[in-house]
Amino acid sequence: MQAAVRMNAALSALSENAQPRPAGIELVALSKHYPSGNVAVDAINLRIESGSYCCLLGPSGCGKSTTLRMIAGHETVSGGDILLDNRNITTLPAAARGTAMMFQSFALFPHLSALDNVAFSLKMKGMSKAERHAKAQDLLERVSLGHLAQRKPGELSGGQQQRVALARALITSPKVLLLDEPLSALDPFLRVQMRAELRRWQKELGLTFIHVTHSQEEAMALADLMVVMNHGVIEQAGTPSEVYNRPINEFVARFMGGHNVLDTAHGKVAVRNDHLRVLPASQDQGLPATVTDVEYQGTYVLLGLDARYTVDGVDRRAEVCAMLPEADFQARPYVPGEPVRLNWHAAHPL
Ligand SMILES: Nc1ncnc2c1ncn2[C@@H]1O[C@H](COP(=O)(O)OP(=O)(O)OP(=O)(O)O)[C@@H](O)[C@H]1O
Repeated sequence: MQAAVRMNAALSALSENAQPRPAGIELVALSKHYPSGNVAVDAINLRIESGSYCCLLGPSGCGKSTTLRMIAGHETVSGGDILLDNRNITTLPAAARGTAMMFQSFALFPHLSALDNVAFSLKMKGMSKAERHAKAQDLLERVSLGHLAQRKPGELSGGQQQRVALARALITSPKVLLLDEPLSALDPFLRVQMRAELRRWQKELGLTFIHVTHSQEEAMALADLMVVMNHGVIEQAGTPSEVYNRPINEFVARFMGGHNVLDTAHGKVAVRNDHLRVLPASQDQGLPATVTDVEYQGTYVLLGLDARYTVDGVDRRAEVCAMLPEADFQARPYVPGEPVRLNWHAAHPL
């Protein structure tokens, strides 16, 4: 508790004193083609508000890391522009952009102390030892790690290493912090804890964060702006609730999870798992289906179902999933093999 209070005070001090105003980022027809002919990013347009938390999300190979690396200046651009606060940074060297990168597994030097890790980029810039150590110590104090400055990364917990990585990224006073899968090296429990810290840091510092992840859950928990990518293009960008509740197409509905895509006489619709109603087969309304799987999840029970039905005389089949509150399931349990009917009280057209 005391550490949290210290951290809050430190972060306020950090945002007031050390950090420049956050910057908005704009990508204009940004593309990356590799010589092999591979199009990693295909003319994407995106506006990220100053001081917001943006998550780039998508399946493996969709182009999210390439996009982040182009913003960082670690990858050349094949076409289009990157603007930071309306300044074109497309061809600037990485160090001159006003961005800093925090990597997957933190990429800390194992043989250097936390202090020297944080001070490293200032050493590269030729700053004297006394001056860079003073700055690094100050930043470590501000993330509540001043007392561990002499420890090597191997002597720190995963969460402490993440704070060292944050301090190291912040020492160049960036306007935009770029995070490449920053939580993937942590175990699931710590990941959730550190996710909350990242969000708190971002709000306290008021910086623009752009965070690459392939976890829908992580993006939903963190993002002000969630950007779903696929095959080098942006499928949808919006707040987590916009994207979750109004997926723009079948890809987004399926990728976000928690939805069933069904063919109806009026076209394809997405129905949330918790909006699907399971009725006894004796009901003669709804889609006929068979229970294939019953999974107890604590507060709810997940039913796997095989629905077979006809639309305009054409046979259809869909494997769907229904989420039942535990009490409803206890009141009327279902078993695998049981025939049922399916109905829904809300559907989103695709
Ligand atoms: N140096 C390269 N040369 C050729 N193709 C590349 C190169 N680097 C990446 N690619 C290709 O570009 C596409 C996008 O890659 P990218 O790393 O941006 O995807 P990603 O969405 O971050 O995936 P992951 O989640 O697996 O990291 C992929 O098809 C990848 O194979």
